[in-house]
Amino acid sequence: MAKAFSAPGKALLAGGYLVLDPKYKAYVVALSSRMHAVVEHAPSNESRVTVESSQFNNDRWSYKIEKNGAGNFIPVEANNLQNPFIEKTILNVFNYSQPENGIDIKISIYSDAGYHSQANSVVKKNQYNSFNFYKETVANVPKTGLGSSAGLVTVVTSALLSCFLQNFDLKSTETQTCIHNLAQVSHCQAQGKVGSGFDVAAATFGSILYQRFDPALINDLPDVSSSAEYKETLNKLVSKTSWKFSAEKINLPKGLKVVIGDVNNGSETTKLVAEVKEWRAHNGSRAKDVYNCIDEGNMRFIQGLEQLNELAEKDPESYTNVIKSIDTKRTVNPALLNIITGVFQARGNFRIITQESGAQVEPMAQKTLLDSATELPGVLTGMIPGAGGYDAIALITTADCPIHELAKENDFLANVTFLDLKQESAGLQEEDQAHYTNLN
Ligand SMILES: Nc1ncnc2c1ncn2[C@@H]1O[C@H](COP(=O)(O)OP(=O)(O)O)[C@@H](O)[C@H]1O
Ligand SMILES: C[C@@](O)(CCOP(=O)(O)OP(=O)(O)O)CC(=O)O
Repeated sequence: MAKAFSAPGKALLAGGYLVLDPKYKAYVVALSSRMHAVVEHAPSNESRVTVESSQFNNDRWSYKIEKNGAGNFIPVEANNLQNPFIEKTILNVFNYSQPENGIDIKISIYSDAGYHSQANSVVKKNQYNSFNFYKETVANVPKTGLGSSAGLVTVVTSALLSCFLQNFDLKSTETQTCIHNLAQVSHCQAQGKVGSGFDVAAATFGSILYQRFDPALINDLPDVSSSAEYKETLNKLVSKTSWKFSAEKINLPKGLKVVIGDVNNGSETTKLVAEVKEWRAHNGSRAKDVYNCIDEGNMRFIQGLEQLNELAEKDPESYTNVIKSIDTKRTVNPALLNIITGVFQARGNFRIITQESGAQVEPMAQKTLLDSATELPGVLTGMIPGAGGYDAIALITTADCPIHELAKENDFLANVTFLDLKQESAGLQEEDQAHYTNLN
């Protein structure tokens, strides 16, 4: 019987760069663009995993699972096609599960529209889902930055584990932790670096306040190509080690929404991160002060959001008026002021980093764009999400702020494409496998 899973995309609204250090918290919203995997399996003489992503010119990767000299499971693609995210996910789930018998697994991937530019695509849909189909392989379609690879690794990890684990139960903390830990390992190996992991955490747990795990957990794994210890160490790491990360559930306050505006697809996160790290390493105490000022701003922003959530609960009538006051641009509500001034403080300090490090985290063009956008009625605040750069802006607006209309009326928004997304609290979830058939 086939099973299906989906996981959300993300935007990091507060905590970019700081989240690489376990001492700082990040505010991560999960978004309604989801990655999906439908899986079925059957016994077989030898083990194979075929992954199909039909939306992208019928992309298909077919792996035979072999054992190497060290006794570890290694997926080998039949036509030498590369998809490191899929390959590392298969490698780790097999070495974790260590199946004794052969198994033939077939996975179909579907991704919602928000992850990629929709140019040059056609929509195919059924009663439940609607997906964009392209004439290009996935790596050639421009991305919007919602974390397609993290979503992919998380749903494929779930799909594969569901074939092996007797007590697989997405609702149990044990299963969720197992999926999260394995997905972090695979995602880092595929990227060739240990990032903060906020994207995989959001794909698994949904909207969260996130503090990272110690990167040594993953860096210290032995080499799968030569070490007979790999399987054992991976098992201990995934199921018997406390990762000491934190992923506390959060929700944007009622009556507010997050709006992601795609500006450009040019900035390279890896390069920006390297430049900021270099600046931090050479500017000891100054960098510490700047980071702490950003953190102070972030914490005020988060506190403001919490205060709004509390007011919504305690006094819904006053709350409605507070949300309405966003339209006037003259609010004096302390929660709203915490949000506005907190973001302002973080942004100002990111511009210091931009100036001193040369990393274009909040470049002048983005500053001007955000300054103008946050003046619009119904817009509470705005920031450069994630690593920043020229890629995108994020705005927090009232739920009924007509952002598409405002974009038509204001020339400074001419180059911004607002994505049709909303904040979502749910992380990884099981879906009905029948919802992916008869797309046309
Ligand atoms: N729908 C999909 N089907 C198959 N592979 C995908 C899909 N979406 C993303 N990927 C994989 O993830 C890669 C993009 O990952 P990455 O560069 O980290 O971008 P992102 O920031 O969106 O995660 C693609 O080149 C491909 O290997
Ligand atoms: C700088 C960072 O803290 C945030 C980067 O966030 P993005 O959302 O820009 O990430 P990508 O999906 O990899 O492009 C690095 C990190 O946390 O790993």
